[in-house]
Amino acid sequence: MAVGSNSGTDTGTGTGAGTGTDAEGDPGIPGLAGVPLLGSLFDLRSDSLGTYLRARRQHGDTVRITAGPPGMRAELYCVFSPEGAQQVLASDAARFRKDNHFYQEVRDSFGNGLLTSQDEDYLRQRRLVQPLFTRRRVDGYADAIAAETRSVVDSWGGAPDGVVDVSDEMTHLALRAVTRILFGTDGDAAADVMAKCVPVITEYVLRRGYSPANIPRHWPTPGNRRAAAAMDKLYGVCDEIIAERRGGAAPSTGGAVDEAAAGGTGAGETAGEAAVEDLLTLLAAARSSDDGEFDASELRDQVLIFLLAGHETTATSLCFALHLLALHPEQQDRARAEVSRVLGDRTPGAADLERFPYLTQVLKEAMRLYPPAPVIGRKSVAATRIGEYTIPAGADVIVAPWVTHRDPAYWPDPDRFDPERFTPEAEAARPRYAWFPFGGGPRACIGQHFSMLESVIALAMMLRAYEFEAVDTGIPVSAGVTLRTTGPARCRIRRPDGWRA
Ligand code: HEM
Repeated sequence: MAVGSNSGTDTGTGTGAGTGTDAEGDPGIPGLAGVPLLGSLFDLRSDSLGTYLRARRQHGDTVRITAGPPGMRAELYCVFSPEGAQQVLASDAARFRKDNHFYQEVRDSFGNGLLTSQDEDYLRQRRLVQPLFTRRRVDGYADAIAAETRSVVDSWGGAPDGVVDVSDEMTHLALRAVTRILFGTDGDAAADVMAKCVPVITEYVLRRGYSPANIPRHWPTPGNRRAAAAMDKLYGVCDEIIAERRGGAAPSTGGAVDEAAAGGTGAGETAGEAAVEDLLTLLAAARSSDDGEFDASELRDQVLIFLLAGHETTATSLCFALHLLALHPEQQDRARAEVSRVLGDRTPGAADLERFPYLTQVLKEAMRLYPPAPVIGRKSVAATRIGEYTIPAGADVIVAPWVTHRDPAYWPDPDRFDPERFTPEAEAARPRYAWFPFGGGPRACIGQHFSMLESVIALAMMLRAYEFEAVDTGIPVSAGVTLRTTGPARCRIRRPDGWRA
């Protein structure tokens, strides 16, 4: 995640056009033409994703974009090839750190949790958290996900004119699912506060992340005060739940799992059928002799990061999967036929994930066209050769699923929705990083399996209950902290022929 950057200090007076001239950098790196003095500042502000696509089209796989007035100028090095993305995220990951301005803003608002931390802090956190995300452990959340999906689908019976905005609905569903997983049944009360506060804070992070200069957070401006109030509320509700949890019994997620079969390593394991513990209970109980345990404020940081990373991302992926199917009735019928064949009338569970190859292809294709993390930012700590160019030390660097996922060399007719691109044979024929919505390397998404489980279960249940026809044929998007829709994504829904409750 973490888009954009604004921490450059170039003092040049050029337009940013032509070739780069950074003394430490490679003079050959092509630069995107911008306007005199401000470079591409306005283009990035008004349409950063379009600007990156144009940069790739005009200049190829490595492009330098400048933005901002002299003295406050940011320089952004864009790396678009799959091989380059692999180097930045995986093989040379130690040279590309989360020290960029954007990640600092996320850290200042959402804390030093698994997404934002680095070095020893990060390694300790990952060792403590990783066992909570084993496949079997995550599979235990399937029942809770199905219950949340059912309540959303049931509410559609009263949709005015039979129209639902799947963008709003999926945001609601994903928030409910992640709060249920994090807090168990306590999440119900917290979800409203989250729904109100998280967007205010992400908006604030975004505005500061893109701005060439920011006033200090503690100055009492209206923007600072609004964000501080939202943070207070959000932190407050998390702290309350954490304090209650540490002082007493924990509610379950409402799901059930055979813990012995699940082979979990966390606290509170019992043999046989047992309620599934929520993530907060497991985080609070996570400990090892070397790493100790999380204290209350560290627990809050983890919880906030999971809320941020696990909410809008899955919502976006589900929203676009539904929207694209609503635009493509043939693929929708095929997906629904798979659901009927696999499920009949029963509720989907974790074991069904492998039984939905076509639904999985649909989700992957939706994430190709609309990657929830469209751009991933880093700061380089050493000059690094990528392809034919050298990225200088101290540079703001981005890799961009949004652009690489549309590279015609790997994706013929890239704007066409075609789940066939993700058959096992087609996937095997492409470089690993031609598609990387979950990032990669040591900082790859820890929630990938959880997200796929949630998406497949939810999509299966929604497709079985309703047919979707797109009312809005195009949905405008912009790069927020994650990809977000900037208009409605309405679908007309109706019960499929032969539907049974
Ligand atoms: C479609 C859904 C999702 C997408 C596309 C997605 C994407 C990503 C990406 C691209 C990264 C890497 C960021 C970077 O390298 O700077 C990441 C990291 C992370 N994601 Fe996700 N994510 C999704 C769902 C989730 C969910 C559901 C959770 C939690 C339940 C989650 C938790 C995290 C965490 C904690 C990290 C940091 C991991 C680390 O650095 O060790 N994500 N995600």
